[in-house]
Amino acid sequence: MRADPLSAAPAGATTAAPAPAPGPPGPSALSLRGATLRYGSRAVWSDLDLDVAPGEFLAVLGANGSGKTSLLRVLLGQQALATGSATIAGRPVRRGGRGIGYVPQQKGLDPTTPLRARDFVRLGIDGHRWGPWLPSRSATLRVDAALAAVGATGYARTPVGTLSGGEQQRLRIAQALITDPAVLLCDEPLLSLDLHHQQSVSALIDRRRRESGAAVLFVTHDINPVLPYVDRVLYLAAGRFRVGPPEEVMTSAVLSELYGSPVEVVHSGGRLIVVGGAAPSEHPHCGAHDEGRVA
Ligand SMILES: Nc1ncnc2c1ncn2[C@@H]1O[C@H](COP(=O)(O)OP(=O)(O)OP(=O)(O)O)[C@@H](O)[C@H]1O
Repeated sequence: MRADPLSAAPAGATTAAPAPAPGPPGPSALSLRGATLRYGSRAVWSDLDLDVAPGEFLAVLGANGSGKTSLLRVLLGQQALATGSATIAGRPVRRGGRGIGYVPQQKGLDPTTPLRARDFVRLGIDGHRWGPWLPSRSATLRVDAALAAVGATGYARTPVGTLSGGEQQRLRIAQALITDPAVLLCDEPLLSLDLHHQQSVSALIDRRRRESGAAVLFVTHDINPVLPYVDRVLYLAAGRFRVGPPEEVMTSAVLSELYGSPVEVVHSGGRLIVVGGAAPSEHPHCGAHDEGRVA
């Protein structure tokens, strides 16, 4: 983000990860160095330095249009940086790189999609290969386990396009997790899920990152369902950013400074509610403040 006092503070927060979930200290699972993203002449964010450790859970928060999805696209090798570098496990990102699980922002699947739920999940194993799948007992078992983990066994043979948004979303999560990725990129993965499945999917992602050491980048407008699991927050606003533990970043003072306008972070019943804060310039399509947003 812009080189300003906010983007530099708290000291060391953008370069040194705090104690992550269990896992040996070592090289970062992913890194950004001096990263600037532009669309045309507009810098969405600039000079971002970020290291995410294996097993760390990083929540990515910010108003609409602040560049959260674009950050994931950079890490997927789908969007070039204007300056700086992005690496996964020490190697420059590239499109189609292995070792990354991705839960995209939800779009309904076409009702005529000719895939059963279990076929859709299996695409996570060999969807990148051309030609028919070879019969594989181990792949079948992995698909069964992935379906069970997200509570989707009951509709394993149902055509995906006929499933509800929440049922499809659970399949996307199963597909992303099936290869035990080293980095898991999730773009608002809890959208459309009921409370029970928000909790079970969040707990599943937390368990997997602890067991396998996967680094998790979790884009969300609502930090509350994952608050118990989050190690650090990357908060994007008005082209600037702040990185640190939730208790350091999610405060009225920090977010007011970041947005450049009054923001109140209310603690209510163990939840965080952010009131105000989205500058009109961040909402090119609606120009409204984001009152009552949970973050
Ligand atoms: N390919 C593109 N070309 C030009 N502008 C783009 C492109 N993709 C995204 N943008 C713009 O960049 C900004 C950041 O978009 P992005 O989707 O990353 O935001 P976001 O934080 O994920 O938003 P939301 O919370 O609404 O999902 C937006 O203003 C968007 O219109």
